[in-house]
Amino acid sequence: MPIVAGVDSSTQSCKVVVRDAETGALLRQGRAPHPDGTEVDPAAWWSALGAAVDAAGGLADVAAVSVAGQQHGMVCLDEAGEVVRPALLWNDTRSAGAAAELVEEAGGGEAGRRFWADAVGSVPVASFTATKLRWLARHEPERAARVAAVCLPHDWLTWRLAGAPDLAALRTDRGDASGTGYWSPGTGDYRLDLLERAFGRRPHVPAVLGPAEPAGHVRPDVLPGLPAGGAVLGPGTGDNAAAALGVGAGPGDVVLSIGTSGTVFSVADAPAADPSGTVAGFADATGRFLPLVCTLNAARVLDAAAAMLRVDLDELAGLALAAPAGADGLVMVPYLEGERTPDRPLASGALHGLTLRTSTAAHLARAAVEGLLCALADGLDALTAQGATVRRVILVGGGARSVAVRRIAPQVLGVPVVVPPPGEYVADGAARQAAWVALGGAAPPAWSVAGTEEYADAPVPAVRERYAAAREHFLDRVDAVAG
Ligand SMILES: Nc1ncnc2c1ncn2[C@@H]1O[C@H](COP(=O)(O)OP(=O)(O)O)[C@@H](O)[C@H]1O
Ligand SMILES: O=C(CO)[C@@H](O)[C@H](O)COP(=O)(O)O
Repeated sequence: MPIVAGVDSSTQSCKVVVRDAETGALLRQGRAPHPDGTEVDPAAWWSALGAAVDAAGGLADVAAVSVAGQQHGMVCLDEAGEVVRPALLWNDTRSAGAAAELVEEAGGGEAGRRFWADAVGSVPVASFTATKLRWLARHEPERAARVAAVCLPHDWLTWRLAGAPDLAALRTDRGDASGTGYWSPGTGDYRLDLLERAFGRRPHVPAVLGPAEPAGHVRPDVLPGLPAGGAVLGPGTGDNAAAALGVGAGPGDVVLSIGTSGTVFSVADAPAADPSGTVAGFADATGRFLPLVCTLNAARVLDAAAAMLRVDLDELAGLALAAPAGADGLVMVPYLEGERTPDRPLASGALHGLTLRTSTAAHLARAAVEGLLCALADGLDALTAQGATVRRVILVGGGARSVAVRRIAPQVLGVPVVVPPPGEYVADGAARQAAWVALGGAAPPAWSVAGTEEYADAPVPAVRERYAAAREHFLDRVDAVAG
């Protein structure tokens, strides 16, 4: 019975799970932290992967490995395969001006946005790789001149696991390619003309693999603990597409992930093209599509609130549940890292409705939880406006470990949420993809998620109504720069 491994190289950490390919049973797991910051030397991901593999007891017995990773990050390589500069991550907003330029150059306003939505499924925002390449070309021309290839975090880790053979060996998948801004989910082809439009020329890009197409073999000597025979490498994918695989999202399922990013997405049979730019029309990891809304501010809003109140995350949840729904009118607009949806990269957060009554730790904790959930509820509305049906909402990500998030979510979203047991669903999705590669077949193996709990409560529309008024009032960051 083959054993497989899945990797989640996400913003805050690297997680590795080892599972039985046929049943999906969890055998071992490990994790290691990533450095903070919105630009990171990919070498740090490589050492974290080594540490996470080690913590998972090594991968010597695995037949296949797939890597899922944070989407969009710009990894630039020179002719020799060396990294040209630290990767700019999905949550680095310095390319906001470049995003605006790309829309303007395509006709500006509604026409410019429609051009991009039709071409690649998404309207450029600072998160997307194409805008980061434009920023690089404008601001660091000497480094830009050295770029021979551009790839994404999961592509780079997969390539390193294969021994970093040469640039021609770089591989990606539909899911992650769809977040670059120069690959079309609709046609399944690169738009190298748009890559050139953004960057000024056409560096090498990874070949895009099908959902269960192997990306090569692990080279056993590149990290301690790898299989001596060289396991098969799966194509990997972006972390949200992997989460969809990990929870087994099907028709009518909306996944709501509260990690560093907040994401709301569903698996669809047809590509999305939202000219407002709210819904990104990504591809998934099974050959279908993944319309998705992403906020920059999710679990870290909880971290920040807990730090302000000098409590831990469990105490924060207790405080939030001690305050009434709506926090007596205290509203947190949680733009702590600027915001992507709505597109407000220079914004800072705000607290509205402070009174003597609401100036308590419990009110602040409640406002933090409600604020991040309101932003995601707006995303859920946008997704349904694009045609998604909502049979159930599946809540995952580190933030789903908060009992306050789980209990307040149905009040804010207006629908019950189902919460799988705490786990690493992105790494699980990658492992399920690896199992698909190892076992073959037309679909991934049918793994089940046991122990899902449902949280239901009466909707409290007043929370969203007050948030909708409050979110229009914020200041730009004092350190805001959009290049
Ligand atoms: N018990 C908890 N309550 C609330 N949040 C939690 C808890 N445990 C972890 N988290 C949150 O999980 C976040 C990390 O989530 P994760 O999904 O692993 O992020 P990413 O995939 O972006 O690296 C942290 O910012 C932390 O706030
Ligand atoms: O940019 C997006 C989605 O478009 C983010 O969802 C990143 O993929 C990072 O994910 P996490 O590390 O927060 O899981």
